[in-house]
Amino acid sequence: MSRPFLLGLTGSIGMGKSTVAEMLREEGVPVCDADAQVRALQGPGGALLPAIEAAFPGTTGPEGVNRARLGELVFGDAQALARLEGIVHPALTRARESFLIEHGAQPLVVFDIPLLFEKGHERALDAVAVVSAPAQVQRARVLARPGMTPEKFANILSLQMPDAEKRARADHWIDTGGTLEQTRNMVKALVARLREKNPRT
Ligand SMILES: CC(C)(COP(=O)(O)OP(=O)(O)OC[C@H]1O[C@@H](n2cnc3c(N)ncnc32)[C@H](O)[C@@H]1O)[C@@H](O)C(=O)NCCC(=O)NCCS
Ligand SMILES: Nc1ncnc2c1ncn2[C@@H]1O[C@H](COP(=O)(O)OP(=O)(O)OP(=O)(O)O)[C@@H](O)[C@H]1O
Repeated sequence: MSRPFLLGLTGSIGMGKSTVAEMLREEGVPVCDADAQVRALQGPGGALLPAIEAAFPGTTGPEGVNRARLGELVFGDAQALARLEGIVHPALTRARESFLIEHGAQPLVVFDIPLLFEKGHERALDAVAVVSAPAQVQRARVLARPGMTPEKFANILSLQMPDAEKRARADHWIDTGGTLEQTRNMVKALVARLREKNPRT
C-alpha cells in the first residue's frame, strides 16, 4: 500500500526550523510539530502535568509547566533531563502515529523534530532535511531572545549534535543564513522534488 513520503526536519537551536516549518505549511505540506505537541501536553490541563509535578515538584500550576523553571532544573543536569525525556518522549511517539493516520493520503508529510538525530528518529523516516546558518548568525539570533543568556545557550548547544555533523548526515540542507526569500525558494524547490518522487492520485 502506498503511503506519504516521510521527511524529517531538524536543526539546532535558533537555526530557523520553525520558520521553515511555517513555509512548508504554506506550500500545503502537513507538518507535525514535536515542540508544539510538547507545549500542548505541558500547557494548562495538559496530560503530562501530573507526571511532571511528581518528578519535579513546584514546576507546574494552573498555567501548565513553568518552562523557565523546569529548563533551569534540566538543562545542565543530565539525569534530570533524562527523567523529563522519559515522561515526554513516549507521548510524542503516540502523537506522531495519530498524525500519520490523519494525513495518510498525502504525497508528503513532514515531522519537525528538534532532536531528530540525537534520538535516532532518522531510522523511521525516508529522508531528513536540516536547516542551518553560520554559527555567528545562530548565536546572534538566540542571544536576542528574551531570557536567554550565554551560559544557557552554551548548555543547550552542548546537548545538541554539532551542526556540521547534522549537515553531513542529512539528505537535504536548507540554508537559513541568507534572506527569508532565498530560504523560501529552497523550500519550494525541495517540496517540488519530493512530491515528484512520490506522486499520489
Ligand atoms: C525543559 C523545557 C520545559 C524548557 O522549555 P523552554 O521553552 O525554556 O525551551 P525550548 O523547549 O524552546 O528549548 C530550547 C532549546 O533547547 C532544546 N531542547 C529542548 N529539550 C531538549 C532536550 N531534551 N535535549 C536537548 N536539547 C533540548 C530545544 O530544541 C531548543 O533548541 C522543554 O524544553 C522540555 O520540556 N524539554 C523536554 C522535552 C524535549 O525533549 N523536547 C525537545 C524535543 S520535542
Ligand atoms: N533566511 C532565514 N531563514 C529562516 N529564518 C530566518 C532567516 N533570516 C532570518 N531569520 C530569522 O531567524 C529566526 C529563526 O528562529 P526560529 O524560531 O525559526 O528558529 P528555530 O530553529 O525554530 O529555533 P529553536 O530550535 O530554538 O526553537 C526567526 O526570527 C527568523 O525570522
